[in-house]
Amino acid sequence: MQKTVALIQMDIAYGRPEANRKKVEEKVAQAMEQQPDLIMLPELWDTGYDLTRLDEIADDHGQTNKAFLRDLARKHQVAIIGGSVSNREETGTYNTLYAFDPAGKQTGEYKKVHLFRLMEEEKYLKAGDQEGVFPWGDLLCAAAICYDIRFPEWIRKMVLRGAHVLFVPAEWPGPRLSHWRHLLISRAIENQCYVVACNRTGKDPNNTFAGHSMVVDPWGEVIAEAGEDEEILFADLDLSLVQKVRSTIPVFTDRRPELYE
Ligand SMILES: O=C(O)CCC(=O)C(=O)O
Repeated sequence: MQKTVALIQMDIAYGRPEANRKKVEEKVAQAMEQQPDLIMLPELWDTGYDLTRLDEIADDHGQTNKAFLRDLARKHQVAIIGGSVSNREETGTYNTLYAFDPAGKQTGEYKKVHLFRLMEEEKYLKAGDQEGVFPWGDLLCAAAICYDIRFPEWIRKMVLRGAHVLFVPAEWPGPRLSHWRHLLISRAIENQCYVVACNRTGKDPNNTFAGHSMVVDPWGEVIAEAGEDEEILFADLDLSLVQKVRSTIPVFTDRRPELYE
């Protein structure tokens, strides 16, 4: 099975959800010129890291962003991994990914589990505690958000549910670009799955972001990689490769969970 994905690597207007929605609308229309099967956005594409103003600008129960993403999916008949958005609920504000199918039906939701202290996320956001495993047509996928990729045990747990593709929206800063690349390649090799990772680019008052959105195949080859600037990155996934790699080196058969779980 072949699928084409489009990753929208974009700069984000700091704390301006309306401006960002307008930009996403334009970028999605542009991406659709190449008719991908799925479009993906970066982490917190609505507000950026304007965390101190989340009380004002976070989306109440993700309602506005969910309706926006649903309408985009329906209009363009394309699956959407809605990066993540700030989502205010009774228990706190979460960094939440929503996934939609081409009919506009919500297929997935994942709240970032590991909050990143270096950017003071734990002061302003609440951590999720649920796995992010959801369908994409006949396939199962998993989601991890940015810092989550430093926790291989969490990702393995989700891949063991049967995921063949791991989606990673991020706002990964430039100074640790080399960690970003190595961690994504490692997650792909050890889990023998596709890793589709969409980072933002540009700057906010505190950070410069790395770009370098990447698609890594289950053998660990980087099949597409963006530069530092805004770009729509396309990649063709050959999903039969997951099973081929898993049969060649049967890591999932050879695991000894009785020794380490
Ligand atoms: O782990 C890192 O170095 C970056 C993580 C990050 O920026 C985030 O989770 O937002």
